[in-house]
Amino acid sequence: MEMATFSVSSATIIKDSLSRTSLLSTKNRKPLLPLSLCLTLKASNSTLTVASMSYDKQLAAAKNAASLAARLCQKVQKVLLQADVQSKSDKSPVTVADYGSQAVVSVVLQKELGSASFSLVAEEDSGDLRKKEGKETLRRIIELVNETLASDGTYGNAPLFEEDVLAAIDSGRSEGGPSGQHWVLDPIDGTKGFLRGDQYAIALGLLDEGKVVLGVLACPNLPLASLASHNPQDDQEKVGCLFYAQVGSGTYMQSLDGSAPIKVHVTDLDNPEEASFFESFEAAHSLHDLSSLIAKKLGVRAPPVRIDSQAKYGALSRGDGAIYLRFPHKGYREKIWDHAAGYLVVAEAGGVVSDAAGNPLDFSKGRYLDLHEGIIVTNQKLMPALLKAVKDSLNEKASSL
Ligand SMILES: Nc1ncnc2c1ncn2[C@@H]1O[C@H](COP(=O)(O)OS(=O)(=O)O)[C@@H](OP(=O)(O)O)[C@H]1O
Ligand SMILES: [Mg+2]
Ligand SMILES: [Mg+2]
Ligand SMILES: [Mg+2]
Repeated sequence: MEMATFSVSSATIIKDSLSRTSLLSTKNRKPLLPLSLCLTLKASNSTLTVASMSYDKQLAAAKNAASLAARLCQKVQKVLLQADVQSKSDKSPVTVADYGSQAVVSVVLQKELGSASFSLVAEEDSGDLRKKEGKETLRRIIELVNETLASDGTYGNAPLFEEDVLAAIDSGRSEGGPSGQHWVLDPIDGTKGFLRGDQYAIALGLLDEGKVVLGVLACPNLPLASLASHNPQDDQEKVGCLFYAQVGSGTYMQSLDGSAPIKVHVTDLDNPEEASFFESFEAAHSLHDLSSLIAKKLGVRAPPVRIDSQAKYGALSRGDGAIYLRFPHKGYREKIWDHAAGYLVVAEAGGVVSDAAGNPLDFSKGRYLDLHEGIIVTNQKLMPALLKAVKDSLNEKASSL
């Protein structure tokens, strides 16, 4: 890990509404860094020197890994969408893409950063692929992974064999936790969207001492222009976004084919009546009735925008919508790979992500998030009103049972 030092003439330590401490430049009130990531604070000659972690090298590797995995997924989705109806009901393409994407990310990260202390918390494992029925799927995955790595020119000199690919997939069995560094990966988030030809994301985050410090979201089908001006009829529309954020450095978006990055921000809207909100496409993943009640209490006029996957976090980080509501059915436990990357992409763009009670998300507890009820996301200005609407709606729902 590298260290970056920077100096400011005057700084204040602040605590925000979610009890996060940050170092704030007194001169322009710009947040400099979460305090947990400042290593030394030295004051001399009225200048404060701050040494902080820099994750530039990990970020470059993560962007490469997610972009290459996206290339693999796009290839599979293209074939899938051209297939006839009968073979579309066969779920194996998504399986091949899920495993293939996980293998590519694991291989690229280890080639770039070394494998000595590599730890990955990821959705898939090779259990089914090691069974006799998994052999044909495994053969297709190995082929696809090798083709994808070779297409980059950097990684493809020596082809990977069966055991290499299985090991790469299984490197994702880490339990994560509060100490050390752990990569967090959803190789395809929004598998249902992937099958429909809609939105999905390759979501890669990095935890350091239990905090998310990097977030990369590759969204191959997300339009580069705002969803607010999206025209589904326009087949010339440019799609394929890569969002990335490093803690303390803001959020950027570039096209998956490598345009210059632009800094993005959440909306600065403060009137909920003008806000639009995102929710899961799949009613099985989030209670649409509850979101609609919350939106009504807030006075939101626009209908919900339903899209799959963490593409919702990406879209929100650039102000396409103002609110994301996620209320899974009772008993569902959220996994860290469904939120880690998206969380940082939104937080670094100025947004707030919390559970339904306003508590910050805790990614340090292993593979699952312990949450109160659901996840809500919006900007700083709208959060107080949103929290109230959520509380009132949950009470109303409870008393009607
Ligand atoms: N029952 C239930 N409740 C809540 N959430 C669930 C549920 N089942 C699955 N999942 C997770 O939802 C992930 C897909 O993200 P979204 O819900 O945002 O997208 S979608 O619109 O529903 O496709 C999806 O991620 P992937 O499995 O990576 O696609 C799941 O982790
Ligand atoms: Mg997921
Ligand atoms: Mg997934
Ligand atoms: Mg899944």
